[in-house]
Amino acid sequence: MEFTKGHGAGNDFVILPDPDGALELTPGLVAALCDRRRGIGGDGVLRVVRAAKHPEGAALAGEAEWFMDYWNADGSYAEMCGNGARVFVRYLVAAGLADPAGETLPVATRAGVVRAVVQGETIAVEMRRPRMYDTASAALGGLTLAGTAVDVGNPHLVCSLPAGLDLAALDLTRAPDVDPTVFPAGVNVEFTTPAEPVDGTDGHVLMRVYERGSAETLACGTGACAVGAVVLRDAGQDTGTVTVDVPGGRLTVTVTDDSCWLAGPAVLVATGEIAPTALQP
Ligand SMILES: N[C@@H](CCC[C@H](N)C(=O)O)C(=O)O
Repeated sequence: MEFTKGHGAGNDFVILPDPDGALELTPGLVAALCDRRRGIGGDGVLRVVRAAKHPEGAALAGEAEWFMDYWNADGSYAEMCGNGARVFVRYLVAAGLADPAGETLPVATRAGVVRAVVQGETIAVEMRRPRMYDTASAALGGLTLAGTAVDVGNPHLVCSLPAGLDLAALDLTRAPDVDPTVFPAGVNVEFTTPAEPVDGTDGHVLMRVYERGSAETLACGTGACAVGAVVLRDAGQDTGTVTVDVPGGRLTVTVTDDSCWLAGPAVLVATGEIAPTALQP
């Protein structure tokens, strides 16, 4: 089985080319591939399949040639992955499966069609506008933090830390506790604090994230979009640009009247062959 390994700001993926949808991808195989000791290692898997050849992509096949079949490291799948979409497009272009010269490159996902623009080392992807729909809290390490529930195609809870709490000191080795009635399908939880030293722009924050299905990751693109929307709301703005620094690098989020752009690095680092029989469940 061929694979490519790539990442977007340290959010890393095992990419599986499967144009005709012939691969039997199971939760066990995904988890084994993402195992950092016994497999390739990754926060998730991106299967590259023609939209027409995938049951969930077929309805979008007229609008996009390729479907991003995204799976979390634990073998669950998610509706959307912002960094995954950017890395997916990097792969399509590198493999000669898509032309970056076009105005925007459509990609089908479980959350609908997103559109990407390749700008050298940066790939920007246009997703739906984040929708803030509730308030909730996250409990971890004896702390209870208030947050905003945000839908970016997948679910997020954005908790802005009260003054005096150190983002770096949060224990994200286990999942924060959240109210399952607010998040029946689980949730990605983002923690933010203003960037220091204050650099003169309001829209600049630091973020850490505990991802549903993948644990703490170095970056989460949809999470950055959720954070961007909350930062703008708190500044009394509907639209604008927010810089989100994550442990793996920098993401830029631009919220417009009807969409949200996520921009940042997208890198392919290796290509190889896996012997699936050698992967341990
Ligand atoms: N890292 C991703 C989000 C991946 C999906 C997430 N873990 C979920 O289950 O919703 C991103 O860059 O958006």
